Amino acid sequence: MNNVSIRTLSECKNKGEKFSVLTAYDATFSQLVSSAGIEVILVGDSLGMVCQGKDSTLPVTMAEMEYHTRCVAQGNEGSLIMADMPFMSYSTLEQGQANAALLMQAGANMVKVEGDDWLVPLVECLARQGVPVCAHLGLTPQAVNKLGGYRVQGRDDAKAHAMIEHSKALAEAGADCILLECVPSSLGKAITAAVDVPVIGIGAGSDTDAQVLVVYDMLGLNAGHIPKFVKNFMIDGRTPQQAIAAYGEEVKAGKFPSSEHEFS
Ligand SMILES: Nc1nc(=O)c2c([nH]1)NC[C@@H]1CN(c3ccc(C(=O)N[C@@H](CCC(=O)O)C(=O)O)cc3)CN21
Ligand SMILES: CC(C)C(=O)C(=O)O
Ligand SMILES: [Mg+2]
Repeated sequence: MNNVSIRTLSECKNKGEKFSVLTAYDATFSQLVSSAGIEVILVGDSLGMVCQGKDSTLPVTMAEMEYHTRCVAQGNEGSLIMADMPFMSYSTLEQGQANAALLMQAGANMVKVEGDDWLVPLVECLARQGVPVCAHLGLTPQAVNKLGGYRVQGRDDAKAHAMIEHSKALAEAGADCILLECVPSSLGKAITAAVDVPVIGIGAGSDTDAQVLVVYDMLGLNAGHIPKFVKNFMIDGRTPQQAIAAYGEEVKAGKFPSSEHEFS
């Protein structure tokens, strides 16, 4: 696959072609995911839960994110690497700039930050300095203690309206994409229509421009609680390579997610 850039992603949106995203935390999975033609690899802070066995993403440190980003960069065969900025690593503009620099130097092509319109100054600052940014809204796992659990967000009209306005403000500030986690499908659709930048969804319905899943979840390796938005692609005797390719194809064809993976 040719090297995927943020231009590739916005061209996908403009042409109405869906793209796919999967997490990877090491070189082996990075090679597997990128060689299957998955456009974006997310080095997610979910690694705190799936690699470290913690019960939230909060314990993950910058040093750990840098290490896993280096591992993923080593195995990558042309996907765009997005790396999560961990909990409280972007509390101030200065801290956010310094830590984004460390992830970009470790091999990321884009950083992802969780929040709403409070992120606008950081997004502007990073955009000016050539750092692509994804803004993650809806269920933001770093705020799980404030949210009171991993719950669907934006169900009431006021919250839904605010999320649309925050998404527009972030895109105008220079965010290169938006990620929506666990929101009603109608809100996923409205935000995708309201912004010019690509919208990646997880539990946000089938109308977003792209989909993301934790790679272990879609390979059926999650032995714990399985969120509603997860689909196991390790069926029909597929190899992991074939399961990942099938995920990419189902996203492209608009077959995944279907109504059983959506929230209303
Ligand atoms: N393995 C794994 N997969 C993930 O998708 C994931 C992680 N870990 N760790 C970080 C966050 C946490 N995530 C989660 C975890 C649980 C739910 C969940 O159980 N949601 C309920 C919604 C309940 C409701 O409000 O209706 C569900 O039934 O899916 C959602 C997102 C997503 N991320
Ligand atoms: C679940 C996705 C969106 C994420 O942020 C992660 O894997 O950390
Ligand atoms: Mg994350």
